[in-house]
Parts: sequence; C-alpha cells; structure tokens
Amino acid sequence: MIYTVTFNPSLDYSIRINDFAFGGLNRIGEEAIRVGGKGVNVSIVLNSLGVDNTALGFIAGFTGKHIESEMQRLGCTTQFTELPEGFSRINVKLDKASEPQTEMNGQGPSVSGEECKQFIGRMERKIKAGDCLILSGSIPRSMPRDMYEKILEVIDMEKVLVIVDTNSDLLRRTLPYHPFLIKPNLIELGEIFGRSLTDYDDIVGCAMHLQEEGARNVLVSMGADGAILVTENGQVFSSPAPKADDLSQELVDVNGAGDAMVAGFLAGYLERHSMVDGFAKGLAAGSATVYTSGLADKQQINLVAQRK
Ligand SMILES: Nc1ncnc2c1ncn2[C@@H]1O[C@H](COP(=O)(O)OP(=O)(O)O)[C@@H](O)[C@H]1O
Ligand SMILES: O=P(O)(O)OC[C@H]1O[C@](O)(COP(=O)(O)O)[C@@H](O)[C@@H]1O
Repeated sequence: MIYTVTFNPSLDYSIRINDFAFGGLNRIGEEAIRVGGKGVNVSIVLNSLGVDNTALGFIAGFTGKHIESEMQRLGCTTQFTELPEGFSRINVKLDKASEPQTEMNGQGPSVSGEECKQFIGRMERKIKAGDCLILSGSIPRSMPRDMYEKILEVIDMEKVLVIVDTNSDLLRRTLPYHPFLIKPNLIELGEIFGRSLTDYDDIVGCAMHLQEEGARNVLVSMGADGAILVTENGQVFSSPAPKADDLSQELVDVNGAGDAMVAGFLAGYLERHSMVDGFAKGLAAGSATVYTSGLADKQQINLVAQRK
C-alpha cells in the first residue's frame, strides 16, 4: 500500500488580483478554493494516475471536514485523524498573474503530544514491508520538530520506500534514516546550504552532499528550469521543463507543481522500477500542473509527457 502523510492539510484560496496594491483595497479578479497540503496533493495526483493510495494526517474543524469530503469526492481513500479543536489552515495564494506572486500559509491546528504518540503507534502497526510512504509538507507549530524522525524510527527503512518533501530543517533531520528520495526545490536546497544556487555543478554538488548525509536519491526541482536527479548509483539526469510555447499551453498556476512532480515520479518509478521513468513522469506531472487550473489529471500529464 502507498500512504501519504500530511500533518498540515489546507484549503488553498487562490486569487488573481491585477495591479495588486499593498496597503490598499484590492478587488479579487478570479478566485478558487481547492484542497491542498503537500501529501494531500500527492494523493490526488496519484489517484488520478490510477495509483491506489491512502491519505493520512490530521484534520480539524469545518475546513478539515471539507478537505476530507472533497478528497473522497475525487475518489481518494482517506484515513485522517480528526483533532478535537481548531481548524485546518486556509492558505492564501496570489497567483502568477498577481505579481509579486505571494503565498500566505497558515500554522495549522494544535496537536497534543498524546495525539502525536498515538499517530506514531498507528504508523508502527500499519506500515509493512513493500509499502511506500510519502512524508510531505510542513508540520503544525505545536508539533515536535522530530515528528518525521519518530515515524522513520518505527518503520523498516530497508523494506519501505520512503519519499520526503518538506522544508530545509525538517528534511535534513530525516536524512540519517536514508529516505529513498527527497525532493527539495532550488530555494529549499539553497536554504540548506546558506546560498542561492544557480550553477549546475554547484546544485549537483549540494545534492551529493545530501546523499553523504544519508539521502539515497535526490530530485532537485527548479521551476521553469526543470529538474536534476542525482541517483544513488551516481547517475545524474537533468532536463528543462516542458515549455509552454512548445506545448501551445499557457502558464496558469504554479501551486502544487512540486507535489504533482512527487506523485508523477512515484507513479512512473513504480511501473518498471526505473529512475528514468520516474524522472520523466515527474517532470511531466509538474509542468502539466502549471498549465492547468488546480492539479493536472492523468490525461493532461500524459499529453505533456508525449509532447515533450
Ligand atoms: N514555470 C514553469 N514552467 C514549466 N514547468 C514548471 C514551471 N514551474 C514548475 N514547473 C514544473 O514543476 C516542477 C516542480 O516545480 P517547482 O516549482 O520546482 O517545485 P515546488 O512547487 O516544490 O517549488 C518543475 O521541476 C517543472 O517540471
Ligand atoms: O506545508 P507547507 O510547506 O506550508 O506547504 C503547503 C502548501 O504547499 C502546497 O502543497 C503546494 O506545494 P507545491 O507548490 O510545492 O507543490 C499547497 O497546496 C499548500 O498550500
């Protein structure tokens, strides 16, 4: 079974404001509310690609209920733990047309130490040899910083395929457990190494450094510039992103591109256990998502994959 874990699911309120005025009254041009949070998005894209999976994590309040029911409406299997208080966050996204592109991500509901402990116990009982586990996104402020490590401690890392996609400090803490794949974007990778990364050799060098710290395979996503994959066998694959012009597409919204890439990678990899297939499908899923309102579906992903 494939499990995604999202400790901080969200409703993403995506808005377009032409000529955004900081400090002034802004009238919203276009708006949409979609479920989000990294693992949630991975689950939705995997499901669309026909890869069965179960979404785990914490939800709370009316927003949490909506996240769960919307995912089920989309055909996803969910086993969220409902918290007694608070609400799942609402993240505000000013889309690409509303320069400067701006995001406001909430901190999430309060999760007690006891709830964390029970969750880890459930993971210990649930995750079996042959499973895949995707740990994605930030954690609520109330949650201990070592929550991901605690989970990795109770599962058999040699028999479970683990993917981690989270921000710098949380990501780095998981490396000693040897996750199968990590997917930092260029900004996150730069944050880890304390500098902005532009040079190809430098990026590959940083990815290899994370391998020395324990990561097995490192997929660095670089937005419109595509991605670089450094594998545990020392192979390096790089590719620009499929371009809007070549595909006769228009860039709509970058939100969720990284999550779609993780889902695409896993779906592609699992077909023949090929890193090359994973890389290609990951790139296609990421780019198909930026050319779509919301997350790309199977048809849109395959279209981009075929035309690249
Ligand atoms: N502007 C873009 N044009 C084409 N493809 C894009 C663009 N932005 C992102 N992508 C695709 O989505 C992938 C993930 O995007 P990225 O922004 O790097 O991740 P994240 O959302 O995690 O920050 C990229 O590697 C690329 O394939
Ligand atoms: O958990 P974080 O780091 O706050 O990120 C959550 C946000 O990222 C998203 O999962 C999108 O992530 P990507 O654009 O990196 O794919 C949104 O749905 C959500 O609002």
